[in-house]
Amino acid sequence: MIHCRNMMKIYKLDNEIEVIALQGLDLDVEKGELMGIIGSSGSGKSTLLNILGGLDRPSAGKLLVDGKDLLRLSDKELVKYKLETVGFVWQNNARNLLPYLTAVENVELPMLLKGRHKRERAIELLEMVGMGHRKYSRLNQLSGGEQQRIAIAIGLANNPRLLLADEPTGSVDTKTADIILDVFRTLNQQLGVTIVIVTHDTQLMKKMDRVVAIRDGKTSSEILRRRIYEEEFITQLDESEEESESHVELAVLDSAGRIQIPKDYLEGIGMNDVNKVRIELEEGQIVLKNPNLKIQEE
Ligand SMILES: Nc1ncnc2c1ncn2[C@@H]1O[C@H](COP(=O)(O)OP(=O)(O)OP(=O)(O)O)[C@@H](O)[C@H]1O
Repeated sequence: MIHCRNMMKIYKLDNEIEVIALQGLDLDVEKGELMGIIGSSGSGKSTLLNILGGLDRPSAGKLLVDGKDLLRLSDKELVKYKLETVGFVWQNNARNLLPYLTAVENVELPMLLKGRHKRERAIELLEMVGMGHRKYSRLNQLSGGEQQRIAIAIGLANNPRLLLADEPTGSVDTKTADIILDVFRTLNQQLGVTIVIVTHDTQLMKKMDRVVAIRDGKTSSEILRRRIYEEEFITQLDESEEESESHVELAVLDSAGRIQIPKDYLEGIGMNDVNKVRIELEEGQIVLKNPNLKIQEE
């Protein structure tokens, strides 16, 4: 569904200063997958989501979504893409919902933009997200979690093939976050829609099969549920200690052979201020060492 290679996004500020928000990002998402994207603040998550949603254009690289080349779409094609291929769920409900309309009218609105108006389908979607009983409620009569579920129904109004959600559990408690994740799971299974969820929430992350971590505008690692990892790779994890872990983290190796080493690993071997490492092949393993270590040993 998504095939992204070496994608760059550079913002130009008024004073001619450039901000590199994405620098050579690689990402693959299969059709029908439900996956997460995590990363600290400023790592480029929203930039990526905006580009996937057709709200912004990449500066360079390759990006195919549902077979469409997002670097080459004309403005007209991009409008069609936004209406038909993707749906969006924002963290901020003011961006998802119109408070003076009822739940069902809110779901009908994107349908009207596409020139179709199907009350039955809108009600069906509200039922799918567990909000059928509140279809005629105005939004100020609903809780944050309920509004978020309606936002999901709105995102699905035009039957998109890809649903993008930016911090959908950002402003709700853990219990409500679980309910919302369950809604995404059900829709993923029932409709087969591909779902990409951006989150800060590490608890939410543990409930997904695959999560991609972004650091400094680049894909840094992939966190796979242990079962998926064992299905995908022949390697057996050998340490019983690791058995207790539900997920396995793999560093992403890009086409130029680059990987990002987690900061805490470097700090753990005293390499806070070092910008070079010794790299050695030892008994079939690639080992990175503190370059100062040898000197200390000698
Ligand atoms: N429209 C813009 N103009 C200029 N710089 C931008 C713009 N949007 C984002 N940036 C910059 O790009 C970088 C990535 O921002 P982005 O919003 O994608 O990060 P994020 O991971 O979503 O952060 P957060 O979790 O805080 O929302 C940041 O340095 C940000 O300041």
